[in-house]
Amino acid sequence: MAASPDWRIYSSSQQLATALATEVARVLSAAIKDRGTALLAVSGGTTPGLFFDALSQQPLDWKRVIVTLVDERLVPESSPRSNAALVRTRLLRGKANAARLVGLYHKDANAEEAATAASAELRDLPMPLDAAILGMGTDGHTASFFPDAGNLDALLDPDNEALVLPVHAHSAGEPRLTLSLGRLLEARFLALHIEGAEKRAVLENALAPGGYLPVSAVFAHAERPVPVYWAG
Ligand SMILES: O=C(O)[C@H](O)[C@@H](O)[C@H](O)[C@H](O)COP(=O)(O)O
Repeated sequence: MAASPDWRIYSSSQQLATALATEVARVLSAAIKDRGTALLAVSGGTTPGLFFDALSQQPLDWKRVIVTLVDERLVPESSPRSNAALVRTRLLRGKANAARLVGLYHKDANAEEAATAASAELRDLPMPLDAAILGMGTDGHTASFFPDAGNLDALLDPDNEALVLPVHAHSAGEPRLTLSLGRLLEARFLALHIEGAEKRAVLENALAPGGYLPVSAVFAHAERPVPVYWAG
């Protein structure tokens, strides 16, 4: 059954960051209460910085929070393109420093080997995810589901049992690692965070009848409305 987007519109990036951080903290706090631990997956790129700043200030029992990545570039944390490094510097600060980061990158491993190793590590975590926050590129990719990925069919197959998949796409720059669509859809709270008129138009086109981009698959297969946090 297709889920509709549930637009949450803010007049500034800061207001959006505060609202999204408040909602994610509420979800994580409920998870800690219910099962003693909370599992959050976040995206990288340029959009989530303010959200990370706001979330890091939320009063949570951070030592019970495990943070992982929706996707990662095949680069070490010393690279400015590392999503793990972004999470360490912007999210795991102050009290949030007590959270545990389980990244996807593995030194000296190619994308396939790293995906296998990361899948094994994630299998030991208390899946499903409590919260997953997706981003989106102007080409309609979300997570690392790039339109020109060689394995796009596998990436967009909601029944694929994999946890982490390797991605090779010319447009992505370096090889990538991504959580599978199925694991993202299982998240108790799944949201898309996009900003700017261009991304809004891309998403509206992707969700219009006949429109099809990788991000469309999230809405096509989600069983609940997916909140779209947007600021212009
Ligand atoms: O590592 C990444 O690049 C991501 O996790 C990716 O899916 C991101 O969300 C989009 O590419 C949007 O990126 P921007 O926020 O930089 O536009």
